[in-house]
Amino acid sequence: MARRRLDSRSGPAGLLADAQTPVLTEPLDTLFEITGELGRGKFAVVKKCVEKATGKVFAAKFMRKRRRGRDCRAEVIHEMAVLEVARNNPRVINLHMAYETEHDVVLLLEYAAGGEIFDHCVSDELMSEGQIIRLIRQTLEGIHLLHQSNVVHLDLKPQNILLTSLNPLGDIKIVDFGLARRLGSAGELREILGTPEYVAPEILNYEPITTATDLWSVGVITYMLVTGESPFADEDKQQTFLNVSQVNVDYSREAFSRVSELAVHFIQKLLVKAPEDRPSAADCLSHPWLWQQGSEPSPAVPRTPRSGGSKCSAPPEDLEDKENILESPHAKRFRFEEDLVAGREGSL
Ligand SMILES: Nc1ncnc2c1ncn2[C@@H]1O[C@H](COP(=O)(O)OP(=O)(O)OP(=O)(O)O)[C@@H](O)[C@H]1O
Repeated sequence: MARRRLDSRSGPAGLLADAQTPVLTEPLDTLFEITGELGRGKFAVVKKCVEKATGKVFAAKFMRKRRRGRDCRAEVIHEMAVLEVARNNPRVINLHMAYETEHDVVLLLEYAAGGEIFDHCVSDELMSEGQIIRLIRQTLEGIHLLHQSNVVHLDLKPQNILLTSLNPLGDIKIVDFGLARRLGSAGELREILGTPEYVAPEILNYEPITTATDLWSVGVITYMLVTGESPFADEDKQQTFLNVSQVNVDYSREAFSRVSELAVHFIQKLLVKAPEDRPSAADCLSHPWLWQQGSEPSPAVPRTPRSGGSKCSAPPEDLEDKENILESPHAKRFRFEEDLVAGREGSL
């Protein structure tokens, strides 16, 4: 079996240059049968495939090695390397192996059978608040672990949060690490651009990118799941960018009629122009909206058990989960309770 390791020595700031996953060069179709297309992006097609020997289903991401006439192997290697960094993160899709063909590198990924949470943002029947809470909590857990490894995703949107199953509604898996970057390795990051309606104000303003950029995206995703609307999308790109830079958001009662006041408060904390004023992922996990009675419990993410009190009114088993995830030395507790009192005195 032919194996090689992909590495590249150069690349823009924040790109990882060395992936450990062996890359097989024999034809993919000797071992796998391609059974259909799952999705496509600008430079990749994702296909469903079945391992002939085991019947196991995978998602094969075919990534072009040349894009716009340029050799882009460094970007492909980077995406593999980020998935390797996140290997123990249960909220990130798992990379099993890789193949190289004449034109593509093919990533054999864990298959997320439940599709994109985007489908639930545009459906006539939106998810219940309890279901949304569970999925946002899992998304934050995943982001928190990524941020602890100094990785920022930078392209979080409902199309990149998948579900392990649809019926019953499974757990989330974060995909598409093409724009992800490692912070602090090579100076400041500034100039990465994502999709207009999901882009954060600091990206539009060429200001430094930090972990807070991903938290903006969590605000957008939550808004979309709750209301079925994209908060900044408008008739054209210019108007969309203007809405983002002015943080022009509709918080009307009609838009939020089906959810609690706490949901609005949670989103308002995240859709804040100054990145330094946004709570971190760990802070967000303390927000009372995510622990209110009636929300669905998440299956536990493996963490070391720890006892201790908490400011939040969560069920005991969930409390333990949350306490452990807050162990990060960088976790700056956001005082949501005080803030909520102030919020209730004003109008949401
Ligand atoms: N592991 C997976 N299981 C099931 N479906 C998947 C999986 N990975 C990706 N998909 C589907 O394929 C789509 C495209 O995948 P992905 O976002 O990784 O490609 P991309 O080319 O990097 O996209 P973009 O150009 O938008 O950045 C996803 O939105 C999803 O619908």
